[in-house]
Amino acid sequence: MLFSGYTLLRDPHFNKGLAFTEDERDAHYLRGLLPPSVIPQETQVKKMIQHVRQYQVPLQKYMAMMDLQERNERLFYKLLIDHVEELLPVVYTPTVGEACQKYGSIFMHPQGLYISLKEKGKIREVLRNWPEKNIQVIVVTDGERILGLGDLGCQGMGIPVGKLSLYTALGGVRPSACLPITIDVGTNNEKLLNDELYIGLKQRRATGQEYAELMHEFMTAVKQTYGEKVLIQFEDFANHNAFNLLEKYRSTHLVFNDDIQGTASVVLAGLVASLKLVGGNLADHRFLFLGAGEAGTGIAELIALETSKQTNAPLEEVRKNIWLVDSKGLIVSSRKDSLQHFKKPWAHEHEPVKNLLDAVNKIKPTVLIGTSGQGRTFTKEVIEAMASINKRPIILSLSNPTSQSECTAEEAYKWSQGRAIFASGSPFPPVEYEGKVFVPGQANNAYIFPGFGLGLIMSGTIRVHDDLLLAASEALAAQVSQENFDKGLIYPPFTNIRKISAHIAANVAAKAYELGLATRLPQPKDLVKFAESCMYTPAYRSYR
Ligand SMILES: NC(=O)C1=CN([C@@H]2O[C@H](COP(=O)(O)OP(=O)(O)OC[C@H]3O[C@@H](n4cnc5c(N)ncnc54)[C@H](OP(=O)(O)O)[C@@H]3O)[C@@H](O)[C@H]2O)C=CC1
Ligand SMILES: CC(=O)C(=O)O
Ligand SMILES: [Mg+2]
Repeated sequence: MLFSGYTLLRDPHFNKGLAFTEDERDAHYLRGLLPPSVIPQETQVKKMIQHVRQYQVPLQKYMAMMDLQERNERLFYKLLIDHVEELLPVVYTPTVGEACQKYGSIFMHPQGLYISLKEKGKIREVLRNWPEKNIQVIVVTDGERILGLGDLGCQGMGIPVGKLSLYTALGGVRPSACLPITIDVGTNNEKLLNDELYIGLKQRRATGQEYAELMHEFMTAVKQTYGEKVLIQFEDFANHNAFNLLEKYRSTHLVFNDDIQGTASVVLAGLVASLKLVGGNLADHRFLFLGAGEAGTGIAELIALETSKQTNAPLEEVRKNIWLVDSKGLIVSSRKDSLQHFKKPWAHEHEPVKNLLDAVNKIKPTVLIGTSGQGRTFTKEVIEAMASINKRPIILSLSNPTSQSECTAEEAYKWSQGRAIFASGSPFPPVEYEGKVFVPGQANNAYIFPGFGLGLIMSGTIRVHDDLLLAASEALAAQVSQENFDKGLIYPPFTNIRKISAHIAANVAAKAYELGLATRLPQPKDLVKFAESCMYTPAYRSYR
């Protein structure tokens, strides 16, 4: 421990507040700096959850949590872990979205590392300014597509900060090993450019070579500073950069894109689990997406990959069961020449179809997935059409935050007369319909990335392979219990997330060893136990 006395009380990594014992107060010059009562961490947790609950406004709850994180990190994580279902919507979606929108006006303490165009040529120095040296995970954004809220520029920092707090709370990665980064190349958001409280560069976004050079300097500096095994998670980049960055760095760095790959893994798990409720194999189902960007095409590709493995049919063949609609209508072969490269594999033979309702009626999907970032696009007519085609339509409204969800849980159940199997990206409360209570699941990549990252880190894996995403997905699907299915859930509740993450980590690591990508040798015998033993716990340590 570096500090004592007054400075110790103001260091969030070591501060315990009133939990400092009598001996610690003597040994570390704390006498008189605290009131005389000694209060254990459990009691502090009880007090803090009451404190957070007293706020009615979600953003105030968020600010109370951020304030705690800045004051007493271990108490923050203990609180978050013990009340994960209640606090996830506060530190993560939907509230984190509003926090990013208002980041300039609620900004108190800087969190994470800001790398802007001003730091071009000096990124290694900037990384050296960060107080921690042993970094294992970086979540990086350039803020151009924050949830479904669009370009929030530098204020996107709330996302890497939130994602990394989940790496610790849900996946057990030490907080000191986590580094949130925002790359600021400007913003095209006029409102922010005209806001005197905007915290970022007041210029329009750099593109092309200027953008690529800054990102390349960043990627190189990260590897030089933290080594080959630092995990870089790309988050909430706009799709015109996201696919290129992933393609460019996947063979030289340990990277994955959460929106493309993490989301794919979590959705595949939910679909595999839902087969227990609807029957058949993946190959027996037909999938329709609203939204053909990162999430949509990422999920589509992983479904195709898994189906192809299960059936031995070529990828091109199984892709034909998967259809996507973008802002111009159904993706069909006549549009091929004008499509972005990530949409081309999905341009199947079909007459043009302009809107979603017509696409549902023509394609007759068994599964409808919303990845459009556009709220209320699964209309009554669309859900009714799904319900008329299927006994149990599977409907996933993945767009975040809640305002952008393609439909609400209530709408999905009501318009399908209680027959829909529904999950959403942001949480919805249980719904009562005709005397029955329906519990909607949360299809969010938060189930995957913490355990996935832990699995990579604990095995010293050096590259991400698609089979690792399949391994994560398989482990998650296996954690859905009969009790969950009985409630109509296709994901286990977040309450058990640390156990779930340990299983995901173990399955990912096992696959990495099998593929020869893991460098931590010898391979631990029991990978689940090993994952659990690697996990950070937020209980206070005693200071001598
Ligand atoms: N639940 C989860 O875990 C996750 C959820 N998401 C959510 O998914 C959403 C999309 O993210 P992402 O895929 O990265 O975004 P992209 O920008 O890459 O893709 C959005 C897609 O939606 C299409 N679209 C936009 N408006 C409409 C419309 N009115 N009708 C039909 N299609 C439309 C776009 O069409 P076009 O190509 O023609 O412009 C594009 O294909 C976001 O809200 C995000 O929060 C993302 C990742 C994880
Ligand atoms: C959940 C997530 O990653 C997103 O909405 O972008
Ligand atoms: Mg995201």
